[in-house]
Amino acid sequence: MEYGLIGAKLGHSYSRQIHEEIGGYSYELKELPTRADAEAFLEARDFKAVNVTIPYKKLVIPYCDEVEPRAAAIGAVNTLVNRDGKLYGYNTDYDGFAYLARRHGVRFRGKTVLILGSGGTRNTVAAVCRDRGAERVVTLSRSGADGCITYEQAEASGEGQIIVNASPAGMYPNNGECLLDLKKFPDLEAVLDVVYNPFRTELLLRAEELGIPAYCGMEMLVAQAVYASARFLDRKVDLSHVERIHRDIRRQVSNISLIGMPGCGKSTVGRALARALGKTYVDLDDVIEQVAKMPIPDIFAQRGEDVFRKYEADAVRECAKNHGQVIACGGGVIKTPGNARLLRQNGPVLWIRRPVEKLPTTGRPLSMGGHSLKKMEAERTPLYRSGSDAAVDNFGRLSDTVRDAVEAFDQTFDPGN
Ligand SMILES: Nc1ncnc2c1ncn2[C@@H]1O[C@H](COP(=O)(O)OP(=O)(O)O)[C@@H](O)[C@H]1O
Ligand SMILES: O=C(O)C1=C[C@@H](OP(=O)(O)O)[C@@H](O)[C@H](O)C1
Ligand SMILES: [Mg+2]
Repeated sequence: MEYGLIGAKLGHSYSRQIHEEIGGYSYELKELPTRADAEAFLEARDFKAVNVTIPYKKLVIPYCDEVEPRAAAIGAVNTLVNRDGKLYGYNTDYDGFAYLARRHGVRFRGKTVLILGSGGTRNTVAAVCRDRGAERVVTLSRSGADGCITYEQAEASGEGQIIVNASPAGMYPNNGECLLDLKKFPDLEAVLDVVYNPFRTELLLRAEELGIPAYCGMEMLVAQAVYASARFLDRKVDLSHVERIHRDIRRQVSNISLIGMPGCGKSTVGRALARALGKTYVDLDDVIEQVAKMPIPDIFAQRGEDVFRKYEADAVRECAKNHGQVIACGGGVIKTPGNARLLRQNGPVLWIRRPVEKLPTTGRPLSMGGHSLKKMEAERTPLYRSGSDAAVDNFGRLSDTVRDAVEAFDQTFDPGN
């Protein structure tokens, strides 16, 4: 192997795509399940340069002939370069996190920073905060041991201007997990999360809902790879790659969820939009019918709307965890509080609008009779508005709606989103 990534369990990794795009070399994902496997790999030195991930960032240090002082101080090496048989260790996670903060104007100077989690990434984040002049860096952990404070203690003190999650809380498949009530921190200015799956963890969703700028770890991931690639090839760092590759990955793996009145065209637009963007099409109504093993009108007739809404909420929870999908929802999805924010975890929610006169009044249990549709529209409009990132009109040709939906989707990648 020439270039690649080593770690105990790699699963899906974006690193290959990022490195191959920047460096033009092929990048192999090499799983080394046991410590003995990792040691054998390091002893053989049969590679040009590798990135190192969990749980070997510390293990590789004694194998290095030289470790940059910053990586030594952090106690973790994520980039290992073999130059004429000598191993050089670097920590580009540091650079990646520094990039993420700088890119969004998050300044640590004079601030109290709360770092969530006492694992490996904590040291990297703490080093960046200290080097950038943070006044206090406080680590939160569940136990509060080893110089940390507990989440409850942090909430009770209410101090902290910047919060950084360096723990796996809220990471797939534990979407929705969050240990901190952000309302307890009146001086909060920014929240950063090293997690990038989902794009918006529960922590980031909560921050956004309080109007606090919130940034996910995807740019950190891309930036650390760009810095690593420069080490691999002894080239200058070219940060112009970061934004483009970040955008490409987001565009590729984001979901797009469609909401709107029953019959407004969510399923029709959704299928065409998925085709246009190469995404997987998921119709929540179909998912519900499969799970309930009966058609939707039968669920309503035999078990009632409340039971239907429970099936619907479960379908939202599961589907919203996955990536690269266009999700056509049922019209009433916004009636259950929390569904819209679940959908927003991995991409924008678009509100498809169509004049009420054009909406079908048959085949849908709640759409019978034109008058009730007008009333329903009046009730639901505020929910569609608050539950969506953008509105797309489906008044004319389907192809026009799809074009406008793609444009609305692309606009969600503008800086700050
Ligand atoms: N732009 C459009 N032009 C013509 N017919 C449309 C358009 N959008 C939707 N329709 C029609 O409206 C009906 C309802 O669409 P559908 O996609 O099932 O809506 P929803 O999934 O929102 O309930 C379908 O018969 C569909 O063909
Ligand atoms: O608006 C609603 O409450 C509903 C809309 C339907 O989906 P469509 O919007 O795709 O018709 C379906 O989920 C169910 O009949 C309930
Ligand atoms: Mg539909």
